[in-house]
Amino acid sequence: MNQTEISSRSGSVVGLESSLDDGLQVTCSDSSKKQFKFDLVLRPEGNQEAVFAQRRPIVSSVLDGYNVCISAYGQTGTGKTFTMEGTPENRGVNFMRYELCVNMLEVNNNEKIRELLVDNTNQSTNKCVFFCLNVN
Ligand SMILES: Nc1ncnc2c1ncn2[C@@H]1O[C@H](COP(=O)(O)OP(=O)(O)OP(=O)(O)O)[C@@H](O)[C@H]1O
Repeated sequence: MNQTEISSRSGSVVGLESSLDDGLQVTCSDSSKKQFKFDLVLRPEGNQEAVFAQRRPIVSSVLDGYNVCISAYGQTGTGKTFTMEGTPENRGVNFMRYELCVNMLEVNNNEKIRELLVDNTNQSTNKCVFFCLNVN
């Protein structure tokens, strides 16, 4: 709940079973309760890392050549932007994806090594180029 809801002493209509991570219970206006099942329900105390940990396998499948789309859906003010973007101090899913680091190294006939993506001022001949890809 946000500060306004807390200070006006609003009650939560959503309940989580303490031992399960795939369901929640909603209390209706007539006090009846409805159960809903999902693939996964993250708990309110879960942080940005917990959200990303759940999405990590899908993000990893990009490296296997699959197209991936993560969408955030929900009522206004429920935290879609916070979850995906986060804040500078508390980054969201978009900032926790993999980082690809590419180096291209040239070894010329004087056995000098040059980083091609950094320095491209001097062209040389008889060169061997290495392409390194690091995935973190
Ligand atoms: N998990 C969270 N922890 C702390 N603050 C949060 C969290 N989720 C959302 N908030 C805060 O709640 C407010 C609304 O969140 P946010 O802007 O992400 O909602 P939204 O779903 O993107 O809204 P809209 O659909 O109107 O764009 C923001 O001030 C945000 O910082």
